[in-house]
Amino acid sequence: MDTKELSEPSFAEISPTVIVGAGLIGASIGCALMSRGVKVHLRDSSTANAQIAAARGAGVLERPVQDEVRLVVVATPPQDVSEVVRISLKEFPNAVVTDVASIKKQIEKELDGSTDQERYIGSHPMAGSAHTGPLTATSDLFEDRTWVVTASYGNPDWVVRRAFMLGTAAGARTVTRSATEHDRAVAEISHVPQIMSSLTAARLTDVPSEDLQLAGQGVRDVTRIAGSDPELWSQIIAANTEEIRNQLIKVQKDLSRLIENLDDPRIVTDLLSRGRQGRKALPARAGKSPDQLVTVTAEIPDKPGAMANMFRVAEEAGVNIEDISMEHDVHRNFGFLRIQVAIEQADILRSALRQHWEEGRLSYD
Ligand SMILES: NC(=O)c1ccc[n+]([C@@H]2O[C@H](COP(=O)([O-])OP(=O)(O)OC[C@H]3O[C@@H](n4cnc5c(N)ncnc54)[C@H](O)[C@@H]3O)[C@@H](O)[C@H]2O)c1
Ligand SMILES: O=C(O)C(=O)C[C@]1(C(=O)O)C=C[C@@H](O)C=C1
Repeated sequence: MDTKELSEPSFAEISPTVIVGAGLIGASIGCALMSRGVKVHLRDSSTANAQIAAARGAGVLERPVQDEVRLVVVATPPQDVSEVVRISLKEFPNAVVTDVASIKKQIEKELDGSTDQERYIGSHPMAGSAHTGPLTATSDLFEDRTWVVTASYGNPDWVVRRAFMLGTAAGARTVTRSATEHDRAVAEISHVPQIMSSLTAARLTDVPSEDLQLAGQGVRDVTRIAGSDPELWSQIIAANTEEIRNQLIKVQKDLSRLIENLDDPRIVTDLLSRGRQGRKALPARAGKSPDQLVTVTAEIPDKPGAMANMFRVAEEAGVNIEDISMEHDVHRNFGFLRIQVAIEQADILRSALRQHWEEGRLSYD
């Protein structure tokens, strides 16, 4: 994809941008910025990932002119972030340097005292998936999602403005939090849910395969994010242990009460009711609530390029994929790709797939 004309003059202030780490998040940010006319230069310690990201329209591989770079986005795993930020502050003297890591306090601490630290500002887009790498990167990953900016070190206004502009150019709703507020909140709404999903899925490793055959959608919904990268998540958890432990102790209390009172329907109902209340308390994703989405399920043969073909059919039909998940058929070399799209786009996707998807069966919600 070529860089388009800058659709909003203000985005010129973050063009060119350098993205270091062209995996799922870095490449998705690249695609979003490029689609809004921001010139993006990609870097990755994996040449293959950088090339795939560039081929998906996330940016170019040429080196930028150092002094011209206005923004650097560090999208590496958390463990590498502070070192890459430090190198970037030095290499690009006129740039704001931000990162997108899922934790903020530890990175602030690691960077404390660094030269030019006032040009560093933390970010965290609250969108992602259980997949890693640039293959499933999309320009609309952050559309209508929340983007947290954690201003620190007395960041001057121009630094804060560029960080906000990045979130806006990615299509997100940008908010500010201190690193402490951020890390507490993500322990509650992201890190503990990930651990609970992994705990549930981990139990399944002991379940006999004839019992697994009976699994319906419930267990699949609860364990979707258990498919996430253990290495990435162990780094996230290691950097937020205090907040996560506080939350897990509360879970432990609920669990102990439940185990001790499993024969008392009042206690069981109380927990289930609180669960329902908590679920209802979640704000719907801005713009789209789950009941405005439709799921199309397609059989995908286990062969190179099959998934890419499916995405191409959707892209050529102009359909925005809101979410995807993959299940494998344990008996055949097939997977089931569940694609969520907005209700108003469902018919367009159905008819495009009917015409162009010959590799497997389709079913609809
Ligand atoms: N996955 C999510 O749902 C999600 C959501 C929001 C934020 N994040 C954060 O985004 C960051 C990236 O996560 P991801 O899911 O895109 O992971 P990813 O594995 O898809 O991408 C990371 C990329 O960084 C590259 N890399 C690693 N070390 C590097 C280095 N030192 N220099 C240059 N490149 C390097 C890897 O080769 C890879 O391409 C993490 O800090 C994570 O906490 C993830
Ligand atoms: O949607 C998903 O798959 C995610 O897990 C995304 C999610 C989250 O919402 O918890 C995961 C980690 C990130 O730091 C931000 C977003």
